[in-house]
Amino acid sequence: MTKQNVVVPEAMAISVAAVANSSPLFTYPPPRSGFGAGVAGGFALKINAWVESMKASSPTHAKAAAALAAAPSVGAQEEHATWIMRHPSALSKFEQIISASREKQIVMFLDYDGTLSPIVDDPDSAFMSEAMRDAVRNLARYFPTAIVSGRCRDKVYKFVKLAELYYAGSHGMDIKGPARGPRYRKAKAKSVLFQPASDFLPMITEVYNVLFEKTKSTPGAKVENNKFCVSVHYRCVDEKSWSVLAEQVKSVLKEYPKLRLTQGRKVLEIRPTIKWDKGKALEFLLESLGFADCNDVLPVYIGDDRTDEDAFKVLRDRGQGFGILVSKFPKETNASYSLREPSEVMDFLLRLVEWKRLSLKARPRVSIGI
Ligand SMILES: O=P(O)(O)OC[C@H]1O[C@H](O[C@H]2O[C@H](CO)[C@@H](O)[C@H](O)[C@H]2O)[C@H](O)[C@@H](O)[C@@H]1O
Repeated sequence: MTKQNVVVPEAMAISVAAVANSSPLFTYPPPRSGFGAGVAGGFALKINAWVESMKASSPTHAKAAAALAAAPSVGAQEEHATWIMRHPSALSKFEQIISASREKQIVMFLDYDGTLSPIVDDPDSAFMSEAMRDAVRNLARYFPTAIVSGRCRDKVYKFVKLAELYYAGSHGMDIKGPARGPRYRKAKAKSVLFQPASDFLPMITEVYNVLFEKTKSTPGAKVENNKFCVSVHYRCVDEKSWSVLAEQVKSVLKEYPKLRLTQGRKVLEIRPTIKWDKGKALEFLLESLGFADCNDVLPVYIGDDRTDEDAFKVLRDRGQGFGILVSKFPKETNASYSLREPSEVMDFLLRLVEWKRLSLKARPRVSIGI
């Protein structure tokens, strides 16, 4: 990366400060479950606590989820009904969302795994359907659209294959504007390449190699190099071996105090201790698109994971736009709305496109504002 091709909104550059040892181990929803400790405290946590958190990390948690889906108890039904009242379906509240967008430019932010593609055992086989790709392609014709993923940017691009989108890989630590496609209003973002954790690249490569070797002895464990972060997957690891895997990861991480650990769906995520996440990436992209201090923008972020909560929280704190959580099960979230699964995400995107088409037809001379 040369200095010349980096375009960084000033405010953002200032806020990328190193915050070694200040970030929580598991950031979501831990206040309740007791993980409030900083990363140093996090590494000191007992392996049992790691394993408990690993168990709680995915709503797909096998048997319990299946049993709940098949025959939910009265308590579970009530809990679900209360949750849905607080986070109604974005499909059933579509009109409400649309009316909030009046006179505003909708900007779309989409997580990848579990949002555009279904969760599968093999991370290398998490393909999105052609129908979903068409929906996203059409969406980007009308609204600036960004993919915000924990995966490395090149890899998520290989799955999505749409050059007209913005991509924020490695949990937002690798942002690039579209290679081609519509020129959006004030779109200096087109030329953006922003990598706030580039100093960490050698360390992340080293940690990937060490973790790869170390976890080889745990059947089913998979280590994924996401360029500015590393994922240790345990979806295919027998639950009895989770504590062994946690020990292995912990023993490596204690040698790297400048890295921290967060958690996703059956995955431990190792990343630099810079104050940067999907929420910061969302703000960066809004700024790059020229919407920094505007009231005429409605950001909509759709995601399924703990790491997406950073973006939901930014929207909630700004009082602008909406977060939409993809989940079949009640979860503590800063999102306003919910969708149950990727197929519903696709329905929502299709409705947005259809609504925009019809409104442009009805007002042919009104600019679509992009
Ligand atoms: O931010 P995302 O785009 O949601 O990426 C988060 C992680 O997604 C991937 O792992 C998840 O999906 C896999 C495929 O369905 C699944 O096997 C795994 O259990 C999930 O955690 C990806 O492989 C990770 O690198 C991302 O960090």
